[in-house]
Amino acid sequence: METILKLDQIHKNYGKKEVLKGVSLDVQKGEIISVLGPSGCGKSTLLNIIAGILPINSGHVLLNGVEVTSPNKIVPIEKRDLNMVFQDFALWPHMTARENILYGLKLRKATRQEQEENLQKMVDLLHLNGLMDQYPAELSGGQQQRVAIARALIMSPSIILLDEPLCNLDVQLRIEMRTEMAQIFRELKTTVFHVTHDPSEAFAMADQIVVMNDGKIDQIATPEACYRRPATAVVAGLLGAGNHISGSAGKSDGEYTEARIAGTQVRALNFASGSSLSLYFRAEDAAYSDTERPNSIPVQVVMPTFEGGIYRMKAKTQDSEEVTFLHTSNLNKGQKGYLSIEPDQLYAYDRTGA
Ligand SMILES: Nc1ncnc2c1ncn2[C@@H]1O[C@H](COP(=O)(O)OP(=O)(O)OP(=O)(O)O)[C@@H](O)[C@H]1O
Repeated sequence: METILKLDQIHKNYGKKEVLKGVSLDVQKGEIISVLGPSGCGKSTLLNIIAGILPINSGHVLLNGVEVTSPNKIVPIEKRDLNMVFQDFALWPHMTARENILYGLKLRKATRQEQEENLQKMVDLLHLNGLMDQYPAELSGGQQQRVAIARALIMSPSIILLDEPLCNLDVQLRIEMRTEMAQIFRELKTTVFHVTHDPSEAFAMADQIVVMNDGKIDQIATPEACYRRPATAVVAGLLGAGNHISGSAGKSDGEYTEARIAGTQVRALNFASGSSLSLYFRAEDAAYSDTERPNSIPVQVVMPTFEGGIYRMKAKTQDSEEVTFLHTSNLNKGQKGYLSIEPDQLYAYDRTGA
């Protein structure tokens, strides 16, 4: 394994406000890392530090083993062996697609032949045939995005930084582009540091997901591991576990706890150390039945919503906490039943503020 990027205990303040609180991370060659986190957690700040746009208060950034940022040093972005793809693509409007893509190679004084060969590779790879003489304003959002990626890739940098690269595209295009981008980066074995607030984008692209929360890293793991075993309540919430109910810790074997909640006791994956719990689960992991089943919670239907093919049910627990589940047929308001959830899909965290 070869470490391309190393972040070592990065602290960053804006005035008195500490927005990065000791972020450490290694990115290996050929790896696609997606940084995911709620708005304001510090993703863009971290990306801009890696790019050499922002200074830090303490810590070190190393690129290919060489320190590029420390509290009293910043190697500027143009001297770093990296390229960045911005949210708004940041293409030069007065240059054609060809001129945009070739800009860096020209600066590097690549020969005409080298430029043409590399350009052709990018055109083929990113399906840009017939578009090279057009200006950005004459290209669709998806085409502009491809040109921006080509402009970064043609330089063969050690690492590509992607800042919410798909957020300006419509939903369908976003789905197509994220799969295509992941495929291209894997094919070229490009090392990628990708920032997004969209979990499905991170799932589709990443080898490892880094979940940030309030200036810290909550979890670094494969997409599947983050999804199946979210290490904190914030990770669980971010990755779709929208239901949370209060409980208290019971007997635990370390991995699972027998949690007590209103009206019953359930087995849950244990990520807690204290006695007051918040139990998280996804709407799609809760199965409704009229009779009590293993690992189930008594609920009463509050409001059904038809979503075409499935009903999304709002219900309340015996503690009047609101939960949502999915059901194939309609249920009447006021109907009483049980939601059963597999212990592996029910996550117990320490209740904050308890
Ligand atoms: N120039 C600045 N001056 C002061 N505070 C800032 C500045 N830039 C960002 N912040 C604050 O730093 C924190 C982290 O911001 P950052 O933009 O890195 O978050 P983010 O995770 O990228 O959010 P988003 O997903 O909304 O883009 C936020 O609380 C933000 O308000």
